[in-house]
Amino acid sequence: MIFRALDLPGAFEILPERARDERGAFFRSFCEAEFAAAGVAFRPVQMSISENPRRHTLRGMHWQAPPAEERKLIRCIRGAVLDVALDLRAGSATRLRHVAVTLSAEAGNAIFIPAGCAHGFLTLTDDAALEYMMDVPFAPGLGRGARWDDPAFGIAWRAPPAVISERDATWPDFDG
Ligand SMILES: Cc1cn([C@H]2C[C@H](O)[C@@H](COP(=O)(O)OP(=O)(O)O[C@H]3O[C@H](C)C(=O)[C@H](O)[C@H]3O)O2)c(=O)[nH]c1=O
Repeated sequence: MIFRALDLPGAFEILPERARDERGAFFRSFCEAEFAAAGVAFRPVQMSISENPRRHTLRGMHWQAPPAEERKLIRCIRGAVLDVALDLRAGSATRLRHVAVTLSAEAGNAIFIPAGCAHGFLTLTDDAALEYMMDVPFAPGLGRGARWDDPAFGIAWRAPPAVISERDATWPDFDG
């Protein structure tokens, strides 16, 4: 696993190290010890899959409020997405800054998002699927959100959403 620091402290793109032979390839998709060696304490307790049949489906921007703030390792297992992490950490020098990484099943790359950041993605292909690993379980009552096109963030999505939930389309302007 190759950790590439992103322009948000504690956020990383993680690139695979494929072992290739005549059968194909094998690569490690998570390793607690390799994360620790990269300075990231991460012990997942829940995994989820997000399935998105249509291109330009947008989900986000979401986070869980304290005490359920989670760290996430997110990997695209089908198709490709533009994945966005947004810094909402109180006192952070990069607060309201976002980073965007194209994740694809073909590249085998992933993004690690630290606690206190919002997450969202726009699918770039039909039939895009993401696998999430989180270190805090889903806490329905502590889910929070902000709007994908909120002027407070200036996220360049490459395209407007063709598919988005009513909830995600109507989050109020961010007042944090
Ligand atoms: C997140 C989650 C949802 N659910 C249930 C709740 C609903 O009945 C259904 C869909 O939930 P929701 O509309 O919140 O799903 P997304 O809009 O994809 O939410 C996720 O999308 C953004 C981009 C994220 O980063 C988060 O992982 C998460 O907020 O799955 C669960 O049972 N467990 C879960 O962990």
